Amino acid sequence: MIDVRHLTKRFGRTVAVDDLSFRAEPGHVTGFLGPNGAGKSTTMRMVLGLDAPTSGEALVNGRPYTSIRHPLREVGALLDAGAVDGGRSALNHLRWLARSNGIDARRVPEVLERVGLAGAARKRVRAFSLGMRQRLGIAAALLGDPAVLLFDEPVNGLDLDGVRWIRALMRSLADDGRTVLLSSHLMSEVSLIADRLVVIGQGRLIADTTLDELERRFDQGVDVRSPRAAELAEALRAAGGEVAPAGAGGLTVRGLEPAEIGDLAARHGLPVHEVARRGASLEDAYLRLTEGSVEYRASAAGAGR
Ligand SMILES: Nc1ncnc2c1ncn2[C@@H]1O[C@H](COP(=O)(O)OP(=O)(O)OP(=O)(O)O)[C@@H](O)[C@H]1O
Repeated sequence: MIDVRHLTKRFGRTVAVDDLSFRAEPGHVTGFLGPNGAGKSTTMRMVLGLDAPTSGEALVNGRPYTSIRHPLREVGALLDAGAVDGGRSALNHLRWLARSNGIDARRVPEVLERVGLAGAARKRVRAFSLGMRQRLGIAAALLGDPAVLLFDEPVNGLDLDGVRWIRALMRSLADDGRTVLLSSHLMSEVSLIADRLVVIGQGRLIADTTLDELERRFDQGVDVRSPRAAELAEALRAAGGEVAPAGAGGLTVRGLEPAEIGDLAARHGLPVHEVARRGASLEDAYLRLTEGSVEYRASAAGAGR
């Protein structure tokens, strides 16, 4: 469990994280979403004791990271995959990490196997591709078999195979009952893996929700077309739908699912030519949520105007 309580971080006049509270619970992948500069990395760094909060606290399993005796056994993190001494082999890097955290050295070959680096264990990290470095970073995160894992933009720079592999890994870690916090600035990425969402903008909490709930909140309704639209509208209203006319033969329906609408029309013997959910994607919902909290937004006022 990660418990962030009224967390605030100032860098001079910049408020990177602003009175932020949320929880990431075991058994879930919690997506931590926000535009560039929203404060995701700073929050994760505070959870990991790498930055000190200006005020508030970030707890891992009820304690601040800095008071955990063998942190790697409780929390694993992938922050910056580049931060490894390139002169070392993957094997030596992990052995050193294991030793300094009181972890059995037998875990090292196990995690190398799990991340697909067993064959490159003796290679110097300097010779690793970005994808291999990323895998090594994940091996380090898994080394202590921790119950809590943080991944900061883990798919950056990976090829499709690597991206799929990381997604499946995060899912399986959560399915094992672990707490997984995944940061990203892309809803498209997070929506594939996460079940819960924490959205921030300019350091502040914008939404703490589930994917389903977000979809419902930004529900744009269902487009329905029928040559007997007036009768259908009446039947839909009687079934609890909110119905608005939309051009000749068209209706926009809220509060009923497409399948319910189709079934209802069939029961009344009314022909239906179209039933389609309107395209409010999660991406649209995310854009609307974070409107006004982005540091830089491409401006329509281009050069020469
Ligand atoms: N060490 C620092 N010194 C000064 N300002 C900082 C520092 N670290 C972060 N910031 C500022 O704090 C704000 C939040 O940055 P942070 O890196 O946490 O955002 P982010 O959501 O992780 O964004 P990105 O996805 O671009 O990394 C930004 O305005 C950033 O410029």
